[in-house]
Amino acid sequence: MSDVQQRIDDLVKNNRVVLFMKGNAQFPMCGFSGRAVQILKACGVTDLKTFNVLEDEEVRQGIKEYANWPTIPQLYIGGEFVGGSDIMMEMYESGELQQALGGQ
Ligand SMILES: N[C@@H](CCC(=O)N[C@@H](CS)C(=O)NCC(=O)O)C(=O)O
Ligand code: FES
Repeated sequence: MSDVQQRIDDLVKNNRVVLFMKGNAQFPMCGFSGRAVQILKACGVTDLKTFNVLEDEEVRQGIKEYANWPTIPQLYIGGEFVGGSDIMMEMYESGELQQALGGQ
């Protein structure tokens, strides 16, 4: 595994809920990332770890390879890739996301 893939792997395995996004939870820099944060807030997540890909070009590109998913945001729960903002919204509406988050 390359250095950046290893860094991403450590991050998602050492934090329960990780969102790779543009900006941060307080100041999202893109509507898709903002929507992802809002969905997680609506689920009552209190232990969200965000990573701002705009501050790390290597991770911005590496994360696309890591999950074989071409866009940001990307959500991971318990080390597993969940999806981008569209998938998060679908899973929120069906209740699956709340369930994946442990019924918070
Ligand atoms: N439909 C996508 C929207 C995300 C998206 O299109 N992201 C683009 C624009 S922010 C992206 O990550 N482009 C590659 C890049 O900026 O590196 C989703 O469900 O999350
Ligand atoms: S930064 Fe332009 S669509 Fe996300």
